[in-house]
Amino acid sequence: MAVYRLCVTTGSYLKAGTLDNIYATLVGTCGESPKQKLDRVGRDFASGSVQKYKVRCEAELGEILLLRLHKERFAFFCKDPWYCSRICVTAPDGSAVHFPCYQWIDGYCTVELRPGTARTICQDSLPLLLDHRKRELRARQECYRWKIFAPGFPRMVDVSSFQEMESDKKFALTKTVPCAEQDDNSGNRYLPGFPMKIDIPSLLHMEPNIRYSATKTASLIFNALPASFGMKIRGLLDRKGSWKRLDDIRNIFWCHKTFTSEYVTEHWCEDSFFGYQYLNGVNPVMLHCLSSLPSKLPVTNDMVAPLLGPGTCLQTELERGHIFLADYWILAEAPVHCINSLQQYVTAPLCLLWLNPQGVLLPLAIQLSQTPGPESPIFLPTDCELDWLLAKTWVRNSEFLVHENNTHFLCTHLLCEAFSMATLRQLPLCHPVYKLLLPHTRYTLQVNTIARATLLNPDGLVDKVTSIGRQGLIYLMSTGLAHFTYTDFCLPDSIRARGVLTIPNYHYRDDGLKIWAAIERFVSEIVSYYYPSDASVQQDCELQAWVGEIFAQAFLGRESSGFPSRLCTPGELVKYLTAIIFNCSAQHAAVNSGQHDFGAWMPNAPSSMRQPPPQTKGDTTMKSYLDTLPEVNTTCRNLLLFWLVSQEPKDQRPLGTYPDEHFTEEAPRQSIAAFQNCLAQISKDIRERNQSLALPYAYLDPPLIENSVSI
Ligand SMILES: CCCCC/C=C\C/C=C\C=C\[C@H](C/C=C\CCCC(=O)O)OO
Ligand SMILES: [Fe+2]
Repeated sequence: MAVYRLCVTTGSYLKAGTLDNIYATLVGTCGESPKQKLDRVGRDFASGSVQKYKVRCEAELGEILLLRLHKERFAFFCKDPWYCSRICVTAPDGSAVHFPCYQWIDGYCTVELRPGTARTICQDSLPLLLDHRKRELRARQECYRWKIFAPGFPRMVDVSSFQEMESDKKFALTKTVPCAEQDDNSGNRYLPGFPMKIDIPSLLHMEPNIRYSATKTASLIFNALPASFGMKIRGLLDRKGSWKRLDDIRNIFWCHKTFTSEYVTEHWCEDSFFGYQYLNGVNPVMLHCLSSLPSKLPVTNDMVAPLLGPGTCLQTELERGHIFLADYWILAEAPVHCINSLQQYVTAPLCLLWLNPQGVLLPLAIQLSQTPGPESPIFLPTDCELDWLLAKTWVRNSEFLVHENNTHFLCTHLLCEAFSMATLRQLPLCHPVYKLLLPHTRYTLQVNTIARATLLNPDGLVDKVTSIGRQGLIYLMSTGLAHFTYTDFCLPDSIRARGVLTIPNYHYRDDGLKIWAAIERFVSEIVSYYYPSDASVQQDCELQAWVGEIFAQAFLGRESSGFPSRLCTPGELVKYLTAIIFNCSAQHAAVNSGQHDFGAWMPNAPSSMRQPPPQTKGDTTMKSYLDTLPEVNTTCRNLLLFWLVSQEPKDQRPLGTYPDEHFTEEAPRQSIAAFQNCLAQISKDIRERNQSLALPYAYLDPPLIENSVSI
């Protein structure tokens, strides 16, 4: 008689426990155990419990290859989902084998787990294990299906398949890839108290393993309620018309002011702060160093001489690499729409900036269109104050549109959704890259589904608060994706390509490069442990299917993107994984966490403009300025979103924290520990640096960076 001891850990999530009957079968190289019920006196599988069971066999089973968990009905009770964290099996000789699970087991089914030792397909030879990999991936590909949201978008998760799964319908194995535009929008409707439509059905059926936990859901709701209730009872969500006075905007939030939001409110008019935001604001990716002026921006030295001062000239500053450009060309063809039945406006400005001898970045000239000429004057700091302020505000509106739609939602949320989908569909739980990336995909499919149900849906919040609306967003993101390259995606390459490697006070760059290097070192250790040669990378067909699916579904198979369609060396794999982890974590934190800080003072981030851009100088008044800014209800609806998405709801997992122990071998666990130490040192350096700053930059402080895109 051989006795195997099982130590079963149930997750601590709300309702993680189950009343269902759980049986186990051990499969070894020398046979398999009878299916045995895991049952002991008292409650089994309670939330947060760690319980021991025995599985008896006639003889020892040899090397344990699989652990089958059978979940079956208990008496007359309904099915009861179970979150199984992990199981440790101790053989009669005392040797222990860890089986990581970390997933919800819904309904009545059998789940097969492999030992935690990471294995690429090249390292498996037993037909039993090769077949297990295939069956696991087939089930994942039936569960997580691609769907087209709109032409030219990265593909997304098809949540309707979860509804089918829930209704236990037989899958249509040859499912066409439906387009959201063809979807029935009958579920998209107004709910009492909400200022926009919500696509309810898409929120009702989320697969348990990608769904927000109860804690996170509750936290998101409780983050929203006080702010929205406060605005609602003051009528701010429904009041149309212009703000009467700029100062009234200070009083939108009663108790949601932050040090930074107050700093922005005080300094937003200053040219130095306008320039600062290109380095350390929520959209720190726009600047390009110029060696010569583009013909579409005919700025002359006479125009800018007063600012440059006597000791230099525009040509000299260009030659010194002190002239930079923010070009909003992508907005030139953006469609506009109506808000509160009023036509809105958009423009595609060019903003020229100068790095002065004191290392301060200052706006030098603003042209409010891509076509120079008498109808598009070049605005200068020497113009009258309100003209110059209005020109800067138009640029801030363009910043809002490009940042929210492309830098933030497209380049982090949607791309990270595609990485998550390909990881779930192409890599089995035992694959080292699955173990490495899974923590960086946590809740991404969920948060994007919420965004598509409340923001990007017809008459959703984007239609209610932005000048380009949903159709404009679709245009902007599809155009943005067509021009987004692997160089843009990899921070060190992007910094170099934009010529901003030496700009002083560029904390986003400095902190970002440190974090990139820390991730790269961590990933290098993991990759070198599992991929000793070029051949090991090239022959891993699951890995190649993974990178190929990302290339096809996220980047639409475009060679011009420069993204890899296959990987040939461990070095290429390290760079690709580093970039993915960096963008899922640090890059999202950098472009997400400051939305309230920099947007609470609405003139600094107007979501829409109600008058056409000025074509002459000298006509701007405070009234015309206020009549250009968004109306009261538009302002407050957008600020509500900013407040809500600027703070990670509870159930957080900061960069580098991996409580789910998918890696069970010593080497990767040591690499994780080293990564955590490195991040701790970076955090220490950032906090030390921030002590000397008038406005601290903390968005890339590792404890404040979430592992994944989850808000
Ligand atoms: C005012 C009620 C809002 C309800 C939304 C609830 C949660 C938001 C869920 C996801 C939000 C994700 C955001 C999306 C960012 C930009 C989308 C485009 C917005 C725009 O163009 O204005 O990222 O954190
Ligand atoms: Fe976000």
